[in-house]
Amino acid sequence: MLNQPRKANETGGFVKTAFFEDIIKRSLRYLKAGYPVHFVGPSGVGKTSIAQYIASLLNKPVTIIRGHHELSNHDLIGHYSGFTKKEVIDNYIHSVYKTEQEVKQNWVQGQLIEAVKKGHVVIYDEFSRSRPETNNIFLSLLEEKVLPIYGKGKESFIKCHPDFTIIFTSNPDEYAGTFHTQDALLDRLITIDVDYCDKETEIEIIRQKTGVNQLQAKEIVRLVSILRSYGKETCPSLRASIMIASVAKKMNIPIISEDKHYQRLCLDVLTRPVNQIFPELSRGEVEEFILKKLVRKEKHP
Ligand SMILES: Nc1ncnc2c1ncn2[C@@H]1O[C@H](COP(=O)(O)OP(=O)(O)OP(=O)(O)O)[C@@H](O)[C@H]1O
Repeated sequence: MLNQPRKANETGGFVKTAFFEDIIKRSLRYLKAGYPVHFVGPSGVGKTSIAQYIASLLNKPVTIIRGHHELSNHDLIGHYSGFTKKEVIDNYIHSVYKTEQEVKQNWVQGQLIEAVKKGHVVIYDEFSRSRPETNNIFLSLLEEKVLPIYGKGKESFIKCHPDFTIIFTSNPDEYAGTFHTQDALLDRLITIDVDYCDKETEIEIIRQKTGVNQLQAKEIVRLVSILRSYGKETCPSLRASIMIASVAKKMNIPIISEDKHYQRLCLDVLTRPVNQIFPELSRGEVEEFILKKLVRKEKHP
C-alpha cells in the first residue's frame, strides 16, 4: 500500500531515448514551476518508470503512494489505532497501593504528512483506483498548499513545504477498476498523455533490461508489435515483450521463430492479451493466429 520514502538514486535502470526525453523535459519544466504533473496512458507504457526517473532527478526523498479502492484519508493523513496504557504504582507505604492509570489512543501518522512537511517528491501511482472522496484531500493541498488534518485536536492543517512536488499516474477512465476523477482535481494537474513508445525504444528497453542481443530483441518486438496493431496499439504491452525476452534469456530458449520452446513461450505470454483484442475467438484460434504471425507464414497487412 504505502512504501517507505526512498532515496531517489534507487530508481536506476531507466532507459532514456528521445521518446522519453521529450516527456521528461516537459514534465521537469512544469514541476519546477510548481505544478503537479499527471501521466495518463494504457497499462505498461512506462508511466511509473518515467515518474520514478523524474523523481530521481529532483534529488529529494521520494514517497510512493499506490492508489486502490480501500485507500482512505486514514492512510494518507493518519488515524488512531489501539491504546497505550501507562500505570504508575505508588507503593511508598508497603501495605498501601496507589495506582494511577493513563490510557492514550495511539496516533499512526499517514505518509503524506511527512512528505508535505519535509518537501518530498510524491508519486501517486494509479491514483484513479482510489475513491474520489479520498482524492479530495489533494484539492486543498494543490490549491491552498495546506493539508487538512481531521480528528487530531487543535492542529487543523499542515502547511505545505515549498519543495513539495507531486506526480500522478493513471490509466484512462475506461480501464476496469478505476473511478472517474473529479474535474476539480484534473483541473489542478498538467496532464501528459503517455502512448506506446516507438519500436527502437522498445528494442532498447528489452535489450538493456534482459540482456538479449539486438537481433533477438528485434524479433520479439516484431511479433509483439504486429499483434498490437490489431488492437488499439496498447496490448500486448511492453511487459509482455520484457517477459518473453527475460524467460528466453534466463532459460536458454533460442529466440528463433521455428523453435518449439520459443513458440510455446510466446503463446503462453501472448494468448491472453491477444484474446482481449479478439474476444469472439476461442483460445485455440488465438494461438493459431499468433503462430501464423510468429513463423511469418502470413504477411502483416
Ligand atoms: N524507459 C524505461 N526504461 C526501462 N524500463 C522501462 C521503461 N519504461 C518502461 N519500462 C519497463 O516496462 C514495464 C512497464 O512499465 P511501467 O510499470 O512503468 O508502466 P505503467 O505505464 O506505469 O504501467 P501500469 O499502468 O500497468 O502501472 C516495467 O517492467 C518497466 O520497468
